[in-house]
Amino acid sequence: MRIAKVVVDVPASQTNRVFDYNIPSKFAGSVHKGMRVIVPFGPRKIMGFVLDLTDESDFDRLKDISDLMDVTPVLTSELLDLGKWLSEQTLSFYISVFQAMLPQVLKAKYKKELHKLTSEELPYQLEEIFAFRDYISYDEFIERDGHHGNLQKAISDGVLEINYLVNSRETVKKESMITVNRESYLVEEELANLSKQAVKQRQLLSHFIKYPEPISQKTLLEQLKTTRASLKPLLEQGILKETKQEVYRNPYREDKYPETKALPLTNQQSEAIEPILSSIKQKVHQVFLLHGVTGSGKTEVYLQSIQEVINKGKEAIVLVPEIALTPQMVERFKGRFGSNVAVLHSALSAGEKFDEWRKIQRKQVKVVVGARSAIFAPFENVGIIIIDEEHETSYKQEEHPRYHARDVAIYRGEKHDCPVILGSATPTLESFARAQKGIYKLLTLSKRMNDAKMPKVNIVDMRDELHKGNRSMFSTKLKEEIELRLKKQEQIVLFLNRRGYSTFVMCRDCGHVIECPHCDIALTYHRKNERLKCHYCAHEKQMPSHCPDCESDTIRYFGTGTQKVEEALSEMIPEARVIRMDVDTTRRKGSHEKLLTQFGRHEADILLGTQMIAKGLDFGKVTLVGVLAADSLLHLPDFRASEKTFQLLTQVSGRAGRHSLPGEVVVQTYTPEHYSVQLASEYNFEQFFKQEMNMRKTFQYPPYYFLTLITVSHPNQVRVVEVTKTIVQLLNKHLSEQARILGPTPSPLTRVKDRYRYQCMVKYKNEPNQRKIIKKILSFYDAEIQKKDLLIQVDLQPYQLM
Ligand SMILES: Nc1ncnc2c1ncn2[C@@H]1O[C@H](COP(=O)(O)OP(=O)(O)OP(=O)(O)O)[C@@H](O)[C@H]1O
Ligand SMILES: [Zn+2]
Ligand SMILES: [Zn+2]
Repeated sequence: MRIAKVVVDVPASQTNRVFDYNIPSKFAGSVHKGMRVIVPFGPRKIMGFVLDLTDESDFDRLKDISDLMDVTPVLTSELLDLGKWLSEQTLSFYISVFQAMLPQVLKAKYKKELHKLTSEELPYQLEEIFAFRDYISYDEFIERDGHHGNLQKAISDGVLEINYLVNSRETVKKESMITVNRESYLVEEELANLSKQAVKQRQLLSHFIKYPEPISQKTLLEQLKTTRASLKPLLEQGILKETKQEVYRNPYREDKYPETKALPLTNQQSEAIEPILSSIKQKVHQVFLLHGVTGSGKTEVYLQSIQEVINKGKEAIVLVPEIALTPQMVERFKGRFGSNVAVLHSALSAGEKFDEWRKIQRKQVKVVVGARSAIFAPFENVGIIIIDEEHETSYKQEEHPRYHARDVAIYRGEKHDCPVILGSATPTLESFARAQKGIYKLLTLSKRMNDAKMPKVNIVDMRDELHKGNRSMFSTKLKEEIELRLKKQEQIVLFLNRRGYSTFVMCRDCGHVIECPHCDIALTYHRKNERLKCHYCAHEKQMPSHCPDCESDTIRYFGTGTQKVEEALSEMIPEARVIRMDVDTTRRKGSHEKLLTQFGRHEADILLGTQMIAKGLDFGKVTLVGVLAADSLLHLPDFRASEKTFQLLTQVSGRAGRHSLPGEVVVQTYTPEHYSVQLASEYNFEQFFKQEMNMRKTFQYPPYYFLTLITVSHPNQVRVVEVTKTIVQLLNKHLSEQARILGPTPSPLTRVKDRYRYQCMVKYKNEPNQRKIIKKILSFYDAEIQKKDLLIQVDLQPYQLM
């Protein structure tokens, strides 16, 4: 094959296709599908993916491929096909999709350099920056305030040119290895010749006489409690030799996880696993919805299904929501499958992620456990795909390409003729509706392990508390229950939705709320350094002492953040030992793990936290769960608000009474009559499903209707409204009569980072032409979009309606 079909790294409508490049003879036979190459494109050199090889081209005079970035393909041909499909599905550019499938470090970095083309001096202003060098980086030119006009003139005069370089950022970690470089009798001679004072060197040589095999320098120095200085003379004399060896950064060391064996399954578990195993054996694709209450042993069903897949010589992909990818979760997979497991977690460093990914690519592991993007694991013989907590919204990517991992899982499951398991105690309405229709096969685990009871849920009406004169954030009931658990030496989980939920600053005199000057949203108060921060654009400022509006000094922060709860807690029950887990206390790598280990060892009585403690935790001594403000999700401008509240309450309650001790839950709320609060407290998923489905039908939302959300943003408000109006008109004209087009309306977040945001929404049942129409609209605005002023976001499966 002489010609490569390449998708180039220019995300734009006109370049969203393959370009043909000639394979120069020096690369003949080395270019393969799925490899990254460097190609000339206009005046620059850029990265591209080889999609195909051919001998024919409709164009003559093709340019040559400049360089290869890979030795082996980074994308399998299945992933290339998946990418093409996904870019159609999500209306994303090919290049964005392929890049989303790869670890961050494989994204190319571009560098510009200015090269002198003359031996003469450059014009004064330029030579001042060049300082007689032949080339400088473009960044330096900008840093030194270089003038663009001068640059352009020099380029058109032919004395300068811009060169574009493509850099790879991937780094392979190398470790120093020390080896003996002499026959052993010679080493013994050297040892005999060494002076008595050279203690460390004597130890080093004795080590290698006893253990002649290569050893990592780090381990060697640690073992002998010495430093590089004592090693150096031996290296210089050539008695020892230093080599570099590629190693993986290994964030999850196998030896840390005790090995586990398959547990004898309960009757319910056996019934649930049977159809999965037969799908594996018969190699037929089927989607299973595993609806199992919290603590019913879903994970054991996953583990034993995976074992079957491994026995068949195949591979498994397991998706877990980011925040549930806790050390406990990793331990369960590593404990069962040891070094056969790769873990892909966003808390890993870019290098660690790259190494875990390479273990998958090199087929050195059989199982990957990871967050959303692990669905693109480059396995070629997939035998099962599992999505745990399938209701989690983090499976939907909220930037280009806007894909849902569930759709990708099902696509890959079909290609590999293997089962896909969606597991949850609170499945999404979409999935449960499909299971009822028989599109997915429903498997049910209705009982907890050892027949443990679901914890009793007490709903406390916080309005009553206020009337009784209790102004604190703890109801009398919750306070009593906490004290009781402390007395019995049991543990407590306290849950507060969202970090700094509504910790906004308000003037009590005039009601003025301090907002971000660039976004229409209240700033959040951070106590630690007395600062106000915007969570959308990172704008921050000092907490004012007086109201900027009325000068009153009664300006205060409102609402409850985890920090505030922690303070109130230590005032109320000073002897309680509290661990706080939120974004602030878990930012450092490994801190998440450390806090949970401490809690597991009962070094604290209370675990206080946000969303991140709602899932996956399995601690036997936890007998009380307190939900401080159940309403916080209920009032979001989102048609899924009730569903999310139901899910969250069920998940949090599920953390109590999981082993032998019985559990109890206290839910504090201002709307105790709301059906999602009521039904969650009864663990009545079926009734909730019925009721919520009725609502969705009445108000025409998924799963009865499909939604498309188009968000337009621009620094100029007039332009935003204009464009959104035009889009609505075009949609009205080209979509069918049945489609309902709502808008233009301002987005719930109307201004972010000084850009105005408007939206329109399409509700529809069947619009086969919709994608084509939207594509046309997008390419109509392409020029304006390329200038970066106008932004049009299309979400064909919106989860975030803000
Ligand atoms: N067959 C079994 N025999 C004995 N113990 C089991 C068995 N299956 C699971 N368990 C134990 O029961 C507990 C709960 O199981 P697991 O955590 O898998 O439930 P889950 O359904 O995944 O829960 P959640 O959805 O709340 O995370 C765990 O401690 C697990 O080790
Ligand atoms: Zn802001
Ligand atoms: Zn005021």
